[in-house]
Amino acid sequence: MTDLILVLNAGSSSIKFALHPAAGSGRKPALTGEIGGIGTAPQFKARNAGGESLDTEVLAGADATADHAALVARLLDWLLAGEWGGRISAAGHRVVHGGRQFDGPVLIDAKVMQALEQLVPLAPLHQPHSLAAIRAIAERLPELPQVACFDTAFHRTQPRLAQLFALPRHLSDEGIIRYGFHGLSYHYIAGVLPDHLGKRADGRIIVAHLGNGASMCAMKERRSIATSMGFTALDGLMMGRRSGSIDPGVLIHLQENKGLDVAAVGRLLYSESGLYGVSGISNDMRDLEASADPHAREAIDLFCYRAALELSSLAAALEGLDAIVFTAGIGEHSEMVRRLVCARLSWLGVALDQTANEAHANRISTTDSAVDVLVIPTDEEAVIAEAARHLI
Ligand SMILES: Nc1ncnc2c1ncn2[C@@H]1O[C@H](COP(=O)(O)OP(=O)(O)O)[C@@H](O)[C@H]1O
Ligand SMILES: CC(=O)OP(=O)(O)O
Ligand SMILES: [Mg+2]
Repeated sequence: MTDLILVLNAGSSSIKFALHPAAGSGRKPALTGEIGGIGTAPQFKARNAGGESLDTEVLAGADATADHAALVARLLDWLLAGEWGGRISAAGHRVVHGGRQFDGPVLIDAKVMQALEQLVPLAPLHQPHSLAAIRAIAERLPELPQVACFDTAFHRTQPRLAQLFALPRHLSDEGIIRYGFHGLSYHYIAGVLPDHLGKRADGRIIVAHLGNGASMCAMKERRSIATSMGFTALDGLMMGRRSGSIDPGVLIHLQENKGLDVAAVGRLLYSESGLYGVSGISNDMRDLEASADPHAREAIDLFCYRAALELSSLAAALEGLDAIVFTAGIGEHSEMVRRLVCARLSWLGVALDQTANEAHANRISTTDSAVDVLVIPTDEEAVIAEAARHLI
């Protein structure tokens, strides 16, 4: 019987999962799937090694409103009851915040868990879900080795200036710096870039990870040199329910003059803003694209405008631009968002091939575009599985 690594990736609107062979990197996962649309219309999907659908279910009743922890418990029931042609011998998790302490994957023990708990306030939409999943597995399979892989780790190589806020020095010294997130996704893209760009892969690349959470990463020699998210996953781009960068004076005003306390400001920035707040309809790009409501269109336009601005700022950090990569839920699937973002980037030499874009082709720029524009599906689960293989 082969040994399998159970991979869990708790995102803000999804739980992605996979069973990867524990030996032989590069081999296909025995199972992949996700519970998507958490908070709107949750749907469970699972596919076998051949990519064929095993199960697709719209979650109804109590499951429709269940939180991440309840959905992880349900997923574990399903996974442990199934026959996957192997035995689960380890688990690997995406953990969003590793702080300053963790710059690479670690085997989880009580001390690591304690350190990760302390980072919960810095990633309230993510860290609790990952830790709940780790605990749920430890309860059912106490002997199973578990590995944590961090979204922040990929960015730890950034130059000091890219990490600093213009705050008093003692605050930077105690760790109030820009960490950056979506690092497992950027790590995956950095790994496959040579397959798409050859030698140009080591040039000046901006990867746009546009999902429910959204960020961008500027890479040189396939290492992170700047990113749009900061101390928390609130900074930078407009997102599903998060505001992204905002004048900090607004937060002072809301507390001083509008009676909002800290918890209310937190809810506003993490859950009530972004596509959801501007449209008043949904955080899901699919719903907004399908809607005729002008507020939906304004939310999409603002999302794309802000993405183009952030991308341009990262191009300045790179001092030029050779390629853009779109990835994650929106980046991989929304022809409209890619079109609207790229339309604002012609001054950088970006020319989109509209037919290729509509076909979701791998290369969506014209042959004479000065900047290559690619669509590459990300695979955070593969990065986690590889890290777990190395550690165990
Ligand atoms: N076909 C599609 N067209 C437009 N947007 C899509 C499509 N499929 C998925 N999305 C968007 O992708 C988002 C989820 O992206 P994903 O990367 O899975 O999110 P996360 O990991 O942050 O939970 C959804 O909220 C939805 O807006
Ligand atoms: C860090 C973050 O925002 O993650 P996600 O996109 O999965 O919500
Ligand atoms: Mg995600």
